[in-house]
Amino acid sequence: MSAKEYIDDVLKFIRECSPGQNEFYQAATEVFESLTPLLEEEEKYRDYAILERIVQPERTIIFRVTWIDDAGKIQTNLGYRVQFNSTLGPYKGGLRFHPTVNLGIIKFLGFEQIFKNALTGLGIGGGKGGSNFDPKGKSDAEVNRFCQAFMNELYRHIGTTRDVPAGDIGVGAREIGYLFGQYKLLTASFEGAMTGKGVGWGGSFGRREATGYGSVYFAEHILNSHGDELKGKTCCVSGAGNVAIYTIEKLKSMGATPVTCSDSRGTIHHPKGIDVKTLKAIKEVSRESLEKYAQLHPDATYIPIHKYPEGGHAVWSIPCDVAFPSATQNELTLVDAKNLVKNGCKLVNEGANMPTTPDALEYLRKHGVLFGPAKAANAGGVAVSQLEMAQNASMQRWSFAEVDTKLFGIMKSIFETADETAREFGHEGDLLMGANIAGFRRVADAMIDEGAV
Ligand SMILES: NC(=O)C1=CN([C@@H]2O[C@H](COP(=O)(O)OP(=O)(O)OC[C@H]3O[C@@H](n4cnc5c(N)ncnc54)[C@H](OP(=O)(O)O)[C@@H]3O)[C@@H](O)[C@H]2O)C=CC1
Ligand SMILES: O=C(O)CCC(=O)C(=O)O
Repeated sequence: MSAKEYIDDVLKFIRECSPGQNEFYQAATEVFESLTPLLEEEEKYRDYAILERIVQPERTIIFRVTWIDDAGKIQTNLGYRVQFNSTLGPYKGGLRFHPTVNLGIIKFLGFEQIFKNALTGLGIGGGKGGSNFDPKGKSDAEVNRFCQAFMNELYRHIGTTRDVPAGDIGVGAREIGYLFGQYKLLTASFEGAMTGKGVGWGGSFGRREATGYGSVYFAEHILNSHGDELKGKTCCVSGAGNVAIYTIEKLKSMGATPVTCSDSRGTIHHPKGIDVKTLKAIKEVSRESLEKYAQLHPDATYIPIHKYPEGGHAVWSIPCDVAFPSATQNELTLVDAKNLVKNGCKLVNEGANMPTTPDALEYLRKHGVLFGPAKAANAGGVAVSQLEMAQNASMQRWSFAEVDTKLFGIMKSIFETADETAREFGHEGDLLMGANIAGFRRVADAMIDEGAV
């Protein structure tokens, strides 16, 4: 059986046994197809049934979360934790609270996390969790009660050497605080079983900034390898949450001009550069719509979602040198890729998980646009989460500068690993293939060492 036949067989099996899990299938297809050159060279991964095993989570926990809203009404949501792969260390990955969360979404995120975590070179396995709970529009008290109810089940499945959740969409500093508080109460112990904690109570300096800063460092490494740099570049960033805000902040400090941000209702275009202070005040503090930004900055334009180009996103119709999709999956479509190419975009660097659709990716590739794949470009967040675990375990506290220097080094090493691996397999410059093969190879070789489990 050829490598391609082996891959097709396993993909067919995934389609059959995970119906309706489109995002999971998309993620698995992208990873497996790029493994073709490795599987052609190495029979052992077939002999040890690595693909068949790696697509199945080691454990999937689905639970009911019942809580009471401010009106005294009982509400029910679904909670998930997919403990995908613990070959390299305790399961590690965020929790997403968003109404679109379902098993397929959590499985796609958990699957990506396995290879992302492997690429960091650190000892962390892959997992992901979340709920279809929507924190938007809820009072702090409601979010608190929901988080407590969620943790009432989750606490028995996590722990410092077992599974260490963190944040993702809809789970920021507030939610981590409420979740950790309940974990502490239920276990009667103060331990680093979650990351992204506040810096005053066990969190690491730099974790809040890590995904955005890391994404910018990764983009800089790509450009440097082509004799270029971010300084002086016009950048478009989508999203207005944790990843987007700290991408914008770091871009500005490196001399680039980030001219956009977006939320689920609209896009801001500010040609002189997004004002980070205003953005943080609107999104991190008062949790309002970006429309407010344009009220405070009359030289910025607000484009509401109903005015977006057909089948596309307003952010990607604005001319830029570098694009940083940093909101959610499949947010950059073929229409957007065409707009980016038309406007001379040189690099798309993925801050979000799987933000580029397969046809958009194909189009960018055909037109010579450089590409920073998510599992490499946004690995800075989970990497600093592991640094938080290390500090907790050793009861140490590192300075912001120390963590940031480590983050910069980790992003450089991820870039070099992906770049060298792509070259090793004759696909120079294909960082997607390089990242997928390098991440997979580390996990797969360890799976062989650990036997048939
Ligand atoms: N946080 C982290 O450390 C890491 C996050 N990621 C990935 O980065 C991405 C962003 O996460 P994060 O910044 O943490 O999440 P946040 O919840 O902090 O922010 C998400 C932002 O994206 C916007 N958004 C979400 N869904 C959509 C949509 N369908 N259309 C348009 N805008 C949307 C939200 O808008 P609104 O404000 O209206 O809700 C919000 O501004 C996700 O893909 C996540 O998986 C990857 C690695 C680590
Ligand atoms: O910091 C973490 O553990 C999780 C980060 C995350 O969810 C991600 O990398 O997508």
